[in-house]
Amino acid sequence: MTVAEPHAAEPPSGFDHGRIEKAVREILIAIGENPDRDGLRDTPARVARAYAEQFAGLGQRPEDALTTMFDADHDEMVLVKDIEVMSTCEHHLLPFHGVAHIGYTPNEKGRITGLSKLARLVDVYARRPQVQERMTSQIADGLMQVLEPRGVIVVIEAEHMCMTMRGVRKPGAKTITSAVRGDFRTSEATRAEAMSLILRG
Ligand SMILES: Nc1nc2c(ncn2[C@@H]2O[C@H](COP(=O)(O)OP(=O)(O)OP(=O)(O)O)[C@@H](O)[C@H]2O)c(=O)[nH]1
Ligand SMILES: [Zn+2]
Repeated sequence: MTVAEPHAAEPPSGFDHGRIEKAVREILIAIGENPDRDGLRDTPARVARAYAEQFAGLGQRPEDALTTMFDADHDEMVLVKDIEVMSTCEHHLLPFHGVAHIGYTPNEKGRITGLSKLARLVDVYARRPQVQERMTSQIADGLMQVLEPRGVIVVIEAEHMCMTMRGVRKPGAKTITSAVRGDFRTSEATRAEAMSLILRG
């Protein structure tokens, strides 16, 4: 079993609270608000604290999430479904949210990771300005790099607030992205098995 550093959701290095506060104050003025009124006085600092959480993944690497690995006598698919994903679209800085499904086939040593670590890996990439496609690939590549499994499949289903509360205004539209690596890419049967488990309600 390998145990590395813990994985706190700390702001990334270079994160500048004061600068965010100034910028948010400017935005409030620019929309015609009074940033000094009661309800808004603390808003710039609140937004800076919120961004420190929302973008904490910028300071993290996949190995910060995948801290626990075991060699188990298991070389068949492991799949964790319905991992909640909350991210921020990099085009509008509005949230998108949904679920991730992550599967992998352990390598010949039977190396597996703690189930919660897969959810932590999602957060490493979700807590950044993102597009859903890139996040999906990064999760797959991060898992391949650190766990060295025979293959990985990542499927993400999400709803984007930038399509819901503004712009085209289509609530309920879901974007589904997938990334397959290793045997999920080369073997149609392995991929089909995973997809049938993922699609089963
Ligand atoms: N492929 C992809 N597109 C995204 C994602 N998040 C937001 N978008 C899209 O990014 C695009 C940005 O388009 P632009 O035309 O530059 O911006 P816009 O004028 O605000 O676009 P509308 O949203 O259509 O009003 C929009 O079509 C969004 O729906 C994502 O994760 N992946
Ligand atoms: Zn957007």
